[in-house]
Amino acid sequence: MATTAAAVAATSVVVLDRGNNTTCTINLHGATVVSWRVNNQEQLFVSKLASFDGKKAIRGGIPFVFRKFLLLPFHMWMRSQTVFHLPSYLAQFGPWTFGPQHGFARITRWHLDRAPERLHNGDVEAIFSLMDNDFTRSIWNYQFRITYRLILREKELHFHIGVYNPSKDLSFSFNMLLHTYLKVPDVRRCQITGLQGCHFIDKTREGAIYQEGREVVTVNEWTDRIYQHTPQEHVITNVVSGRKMRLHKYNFPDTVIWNPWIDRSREMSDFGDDEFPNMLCVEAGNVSAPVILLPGTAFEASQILQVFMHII
Ligand SMILES: O=P(O)(O)OC[C@H]1O[C@@H](O)[C@H](O)[C@@H](O)[C@@H]1O
Repeated sequence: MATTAAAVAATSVVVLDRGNNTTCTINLHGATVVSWRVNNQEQLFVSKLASFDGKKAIRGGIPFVFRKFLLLPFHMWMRSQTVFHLPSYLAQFGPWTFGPQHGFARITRWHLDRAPERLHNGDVEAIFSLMDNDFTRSIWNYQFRITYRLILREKELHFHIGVYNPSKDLSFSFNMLLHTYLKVPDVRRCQITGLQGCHFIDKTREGAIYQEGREVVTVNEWTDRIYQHTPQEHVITNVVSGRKMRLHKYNFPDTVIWNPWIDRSREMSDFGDDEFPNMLCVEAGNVSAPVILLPGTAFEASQILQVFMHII
């Protein structure tokens, strides 16, 4: 790979190129994956109105959501608990500053630790990191280090995340989410497997909790659900070119399904009014409960996206 860390410092974009028109582009702003092409076919949705000003979060691709502890308003969080008790992390960590929606990681410039490098099997790897700095500490006053390793394979994209707490005495808690925007020809024709029997918090119904009865979930209206304790795998049908996408996850117990539909689309300045049929967010994460990291310990999670090359 020709890209060097010095060359990247001058730009904001890192490209992993596996050949055969299979590429992955990461914008250092938020380490946002802004494109994943398999045999020249784009798999991710990015809004035509997305902002690339280096300030706002990029609307689309795969933003990295970290530290949005209160994704759930408190009343929703309470309902999501089977037994109510004051969470120990509230008592232990005291007050915090409410930060930007969905946390600071997606609006901070990440560092490129390892420029794209071809592995012996032809796959291409790059490693990014984010450490606490003046900006992050102004929102959340903890030391941390996040490592984000991406591997581009022939028909797969692998994400490996490590979060480390270097402090000698302070624990911290966080939420994390890979906010994946899949590009789809018509969201109404997509089916999502792996959710049957799971409880979900319905953010379109003030956080009411329901249990999913359907074997496959379809999206035909404004949808904003946090499915809890989901299995490691989901298959999404009718993505680009009528193919299937497999999402495999490890240490991400929740799956968020989101589509803003018509009215909510109009409320977003960086999302076209007519774009909602062409995207579906299937987001693996730790959302309904925070991860608590003790001093000197690390947390790991991963995700694999895989395109099935046969049409259903
Ligand atoms: O506008 P944002 O911050 O990118 O969030 C988009 C959506 O992201 C989803 O993950 C949330 O469940 C939704 O509630 C939210 O509206």
